[in-house]
Amino acid sequence: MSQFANYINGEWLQGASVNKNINPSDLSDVIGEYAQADAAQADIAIAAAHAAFPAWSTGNIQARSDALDKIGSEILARKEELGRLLSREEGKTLAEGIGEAGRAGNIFKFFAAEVLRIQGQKLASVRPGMDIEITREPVGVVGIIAPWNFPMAIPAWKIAPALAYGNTVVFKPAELVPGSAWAIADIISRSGIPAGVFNLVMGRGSVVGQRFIDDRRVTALTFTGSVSTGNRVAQGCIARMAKFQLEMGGKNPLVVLNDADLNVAVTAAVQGAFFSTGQRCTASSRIIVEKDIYPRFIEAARAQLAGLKIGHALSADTNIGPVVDQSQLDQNLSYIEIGKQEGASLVSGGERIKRDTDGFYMTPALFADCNNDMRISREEIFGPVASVIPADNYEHALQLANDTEFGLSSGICTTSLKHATHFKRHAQAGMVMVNTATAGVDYHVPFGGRKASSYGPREQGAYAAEFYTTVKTSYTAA
Ligand SMILES: NC(=O)C1=CN([C@@H]2O[C@H](COP(=O)(O)OP(=O)(O)OC[C@H]3O[C@@H](n4cnc5c(N)ncnc54)[C@H](OP(=O)(O)O)[C@@H]3O)[C@@H](O)[C@H]2O)C=CC1
Ligand SMILES: O=C(O)CCC(=O)C(=O)O
Repeated sequence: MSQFANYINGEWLQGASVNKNINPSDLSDVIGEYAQADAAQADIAIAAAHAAFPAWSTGNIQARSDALDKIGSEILARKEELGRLLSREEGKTLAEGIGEAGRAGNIFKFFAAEVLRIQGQKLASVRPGMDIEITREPVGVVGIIAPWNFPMAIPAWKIAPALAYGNTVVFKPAELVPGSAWAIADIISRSGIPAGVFNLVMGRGSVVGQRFIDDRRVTALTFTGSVSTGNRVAQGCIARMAKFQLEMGGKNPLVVLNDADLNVAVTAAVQGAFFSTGQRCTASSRIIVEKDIYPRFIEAARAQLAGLKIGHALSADTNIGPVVDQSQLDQNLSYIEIGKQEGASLVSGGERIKRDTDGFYMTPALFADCNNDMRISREEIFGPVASVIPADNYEHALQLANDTEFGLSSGICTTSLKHATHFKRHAQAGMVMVNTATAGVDYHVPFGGRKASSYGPREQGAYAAEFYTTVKTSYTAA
């Protein structure tokens, strides 16, 4: 059995215990045993990041840029192998896993270039003989708490900007996906980044994550995951006035108008709702369909779903892999029962199925005749389950789309420029999609939402500077 250690202060350290990493497509396949830090080891990592900060934050930006570029190049060169590991431990298909590994590589390369573009401003003063400079400085030690559903892209879009802007990092991946995190740490350990600047601290959220929340040396905390853990992070950070950023749930609407291209709409809905096994905060879990196209939409969606192959994530012909673990599967299946009890019509799927290997397989579930008040239309399920909600007209569809506590991504399928333009302006979401799925984003532009989906500055792209730097205004009297 391969054993994988934590990377702390430039050394590989065994943990207090180990965590078995199991393949959700085949429960007999143990990927490896990964170190689990206790609170004392988390403290050592925080101390190392704290000690490394002064030199790293004031160090040569060419060296910083070169290191990030080297990390990105290695990830890209090895994206097939890394994508395979990702799919093996998380369960998304091999094509999705390789795509995500490539995205992670590109993110490091993007921020390698951003290092050289850190900007300030020089302004005239209202007082004679005074100079004003506005500069950005790194925040300090950044604590990263990442989820399991994007095991490489999300850590990359937090680690790369943190390092690029001169911060040091303590990184806690989700327990379900330590393999991808370890592979990234291994690559970072060979990049020339000094000891202590980046630390991998695998371990339990309630132990390691909680240390990051509570320790005053962790000056900023970036989190992606559930709303309940996000609340805990927020309260802990507020209590000691630490900077924080949260990316949490979604209940993303995809509006389909009567004038939509049916094929475009059904493909956007099926891919957005069910690809990556629906385990995306951007998934199209509410499909709001105008009434004239409604019957044709349901039939075409049912036909497209019937053609999808559910199976082992690493099989070449699989369209949808397994659910990530038993508790997520139980949660999904319990929502199938809730939907039936609420009076929704199960058009397709929603069943636990068996395959050649023992994994967490279920068929993607499409509920029709839903309304927006049902629990299946309001609560984030985080699995391959979607509600179709009929709408009277565009205005009604927009009102339904915005009637949610979340506001991450929102989409519309239409051939009307007027409605597309109106929707882009009035959708209450951080990201709006026209004639494409609500999920699937570029790596160089802002990512994030409104309402209960997100808190704090946007992630990704040049906008990441808002979280990973702090602004200083300097006055110099002549
Ligand atoms: N919007 C999104 O991108 C995501 C949303 N979710 C939602 O969350 C639900 C549950 O998924 P889950 O993975 O358990 O999400 P969590 O919010 O529990 O986990 C996200 C991260 O937070 C860590 N964590 C857990 N408890 C604490 C704590 N007390 N203090 C600090 N960190 C903590 C986890 O560590 P550990 O893994 O060790 O528990 C993990 O690294 C899903 O069903 C889904 O609805 C989940 C993942 C992503
Ligand atoms: O849709 C995407 O490409 C990103 C989604 C995501 O980051 C998430 O589900 O957490």
